[in-house]
Amino acid sequence: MFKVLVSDPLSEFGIQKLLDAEDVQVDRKTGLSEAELIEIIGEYDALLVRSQTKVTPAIIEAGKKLKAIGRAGVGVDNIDLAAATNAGVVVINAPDGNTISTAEHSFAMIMALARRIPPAYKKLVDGEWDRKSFTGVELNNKVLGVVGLGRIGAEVAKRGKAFNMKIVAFDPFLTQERADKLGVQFATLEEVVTLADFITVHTPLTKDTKYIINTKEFEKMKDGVRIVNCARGGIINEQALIAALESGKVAGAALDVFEQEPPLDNPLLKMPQVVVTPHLGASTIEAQENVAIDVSEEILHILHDEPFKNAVNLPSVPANVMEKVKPYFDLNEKLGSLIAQTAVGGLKEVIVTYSGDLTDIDTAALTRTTLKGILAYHLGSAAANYVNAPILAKNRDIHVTEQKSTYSGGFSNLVTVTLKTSQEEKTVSGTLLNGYGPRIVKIDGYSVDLLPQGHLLLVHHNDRPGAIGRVGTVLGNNNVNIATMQVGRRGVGGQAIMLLTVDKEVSPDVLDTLGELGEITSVTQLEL
Ligand SMILES: NC(=O)c1ccc[n+]([C@@H]2O[C@H](COP(=O)([O-])OP(=O)(O)OC[C@H]3O[C@@H](n4cnc5c(N)ncnc54)[C@H](O)[C@@H]3O)[C@@H](O)[C@H]2O)c1
Ligand SMILES: O=C(O)CC[C@@H](O)C(=O)O
Repeated sequence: MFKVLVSDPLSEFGIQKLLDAEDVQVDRKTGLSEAELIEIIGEYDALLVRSQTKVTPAIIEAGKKLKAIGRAGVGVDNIDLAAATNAGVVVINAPDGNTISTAEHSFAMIMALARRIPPAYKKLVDGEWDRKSFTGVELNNKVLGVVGLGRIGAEVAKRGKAFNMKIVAFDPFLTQERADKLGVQFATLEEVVTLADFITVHTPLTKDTKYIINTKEFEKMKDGVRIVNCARGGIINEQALIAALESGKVAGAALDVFEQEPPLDNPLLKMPQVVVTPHLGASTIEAQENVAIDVSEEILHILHDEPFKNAVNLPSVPANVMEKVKPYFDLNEKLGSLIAQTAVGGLKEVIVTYSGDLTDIDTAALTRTTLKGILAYHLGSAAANYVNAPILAKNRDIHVTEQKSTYSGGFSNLVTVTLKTSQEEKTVSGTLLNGYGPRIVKIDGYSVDLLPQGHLLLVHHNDRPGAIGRVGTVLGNNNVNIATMQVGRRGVGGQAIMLLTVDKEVSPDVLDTLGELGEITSVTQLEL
């Protein structure tokens, strides 16, 4: 039974799939302190949050069983991604579900700002009929500057166009083609800030976007410009904004997000030309259902070891690439595990070579899986996984190289893994046989045809009469049944290997006995 903790209020309808899953127990405990979370997180396989729970390194460290953290929303700034990645915990978000709601909220803010609705409302409900103080401005023919033309920015731009606004947008990843498609002017940040009557920001908060709107940018703006932030506090420098509002350079600002949330003692809350909402962009019934559905489905996929998308701390693999590489995951992991089990010494370098059908495909996901196979053998599968394998390797100075080769040994595809350790260099190769699954085809230069599963014995010996029989006799005498056996040799009388598939694990005593037999040079038990 998997246990999932939901630590922020999420839509009940949205998490229904999790509640209905027979192998999942869902506990909803909201408003917990960090200490309370640390105390209980150890029993959970997954944690589901919105934005209130701050998922700190200490919580992640205490989450010994934690496989996934799901964020019902876009921004993952409340989750310590580095700590999650180091701990091998997948972080997923729900990037699409609240786009429309947040775009609509941003537009509501633009309109509230243009027509000064909040202060006019306040005065009227306080008993004053004041029609002079709240003259607004039209949106018609005005320039809307959009900083960050991603999902939400693009939807805001569309709404601006419906109001006959001219849209100028800055986004370093924007292409002229996409700008043309959206009917927006492809601009620099400088152009956006100098041309716009309204500026709305829709970027994530990163080291590049922190304070991207600052005193220097305010100075370049038109007098009477209006500013909107429904993305993240800190994209606009609040101190600079306050100064620009006080000087009259900025006529008004609409803020859904703040550098400090909740924004206690923030002078912006007291300024009549500022419209504020308490981080409500995604707070609609629809958005909350969407994000909770998306994140619940993903958590179920992760718990059930099924493919999932929207991982924030994993490189994304495009669907067409995933379709091609997916059948090889098992082969690559088994090759990694096999080579780790045969090699002696400290790990120094891993080289994964792809050929045949794999030459023209992006195989990075497969190399990561190979690394997982190697490291999980050494560190345990709880410590090393697909998420943290590259960082674990980097932290241990294990150099990883991926290469393509035209040599495929007659196979339609071939994966060769070379592992260099402080003591030796080992190489194994495998292929995916169409319709038959993965096969190991070469170990230490010996050609083999091995189904990589179950208990195996790899015996190195000298090619002398009786060596094979003696091994069979020892195993038989110890009630170990041999299911398959292959032999390979370098030349008559030279070095040779036996590869035996056995029906059960062989005890250390029996392994020692085998190792002491004449002509046997090494015996390695493998489990795949
Ligand atoms: N207020 C809310 O409740 C709420 C709800 C949802 C999302 N958000 C926030 O809105 C923001 C946008 O979300 P989204 O779903 O549109 O994300 P997105 O990833 O689709 O779009 C972000 C865009 O910002 C661009 N960008 C990145 N760095 C930039 C830079 N230096 N300058 C200009 N553009 C840059 C990216 O290229 C991308 O196109 C995020 O910060 C998200 O956390 C807030
Ligand atoms: O959970 C929320 O309401 C905030 C969501 C929003 O900030 C996001 O980044 O998705």
